[in-house]
Amino acid sequence: MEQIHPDVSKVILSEEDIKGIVARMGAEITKDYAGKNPLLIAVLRGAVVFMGDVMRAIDCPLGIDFMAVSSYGDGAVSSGVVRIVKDLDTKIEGRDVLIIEDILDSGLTLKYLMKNLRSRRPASLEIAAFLVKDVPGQETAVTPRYVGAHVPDEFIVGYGLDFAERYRNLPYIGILKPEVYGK
Ligand SMILES: O=P(O)(O)OC[C@H]1O[C@H](OP(=O)(O)OP(=O)(O)O)[C@H](O)[C@@H]1O
Ligand SMILES: Nc1nc2[nH]cnc2c(=O)[nH]1
Ligand SMILES: [Mg+2]
Repeated sequence: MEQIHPDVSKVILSEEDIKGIVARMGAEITKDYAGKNPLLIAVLRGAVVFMGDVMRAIDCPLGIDFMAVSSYGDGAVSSGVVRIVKDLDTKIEGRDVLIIEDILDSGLTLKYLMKNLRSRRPASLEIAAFLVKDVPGQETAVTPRYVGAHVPDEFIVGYGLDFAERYRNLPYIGILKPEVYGK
């Protein structure tokens, strides 16, 4: 039985749930990229845990690279400004690129990345988002090809997702108690 962190009000996805979701996504990606050699681009830092799992669930030749963009800093609200903190080491022109992201919330991060990466002329460009947050009244700016699960409009932590750099190492997906981030 998992020990729940005292700052977490509810576990939404257990380790077992996550394993099942990642296996399903890996199988979908494997099927779609058969005969290709996609480049998976993980968005640091939140997506590292999902990247580590999903790349091992994909059964075809692939490459990996990383980009760091940040819009949240240490807070729970997006600044609205996306910055590239670290760019790719790989040329993506002509490659089948799959962006690996932990969560789509306002969609600002992925909208920025799609535009930025598209301008480098990849052969294809898709998104695998482990989580998509359902925000009432908000239209999603981008549509991920692969989605792990939908989560409610709460602050989510664990499985790579932080608040002020904490909780990334929780093995499950949980809701952070609002009093912790000062809502
Ligand atoms: O859809 P959005 O509203 O743009 O939010 C999603 C992004 O926010 C988080 O990253 P953050 O910028 O906090 O950095 P991190 O990955 O290093 O935690 C998360 O990992 C996504 O990348
Ligand atoms: N940790 C975390 N980062 C986010 N970035 C955008 N939304 C979220 C969220 O719910 N949790
Ligand atoms: Mg991130």
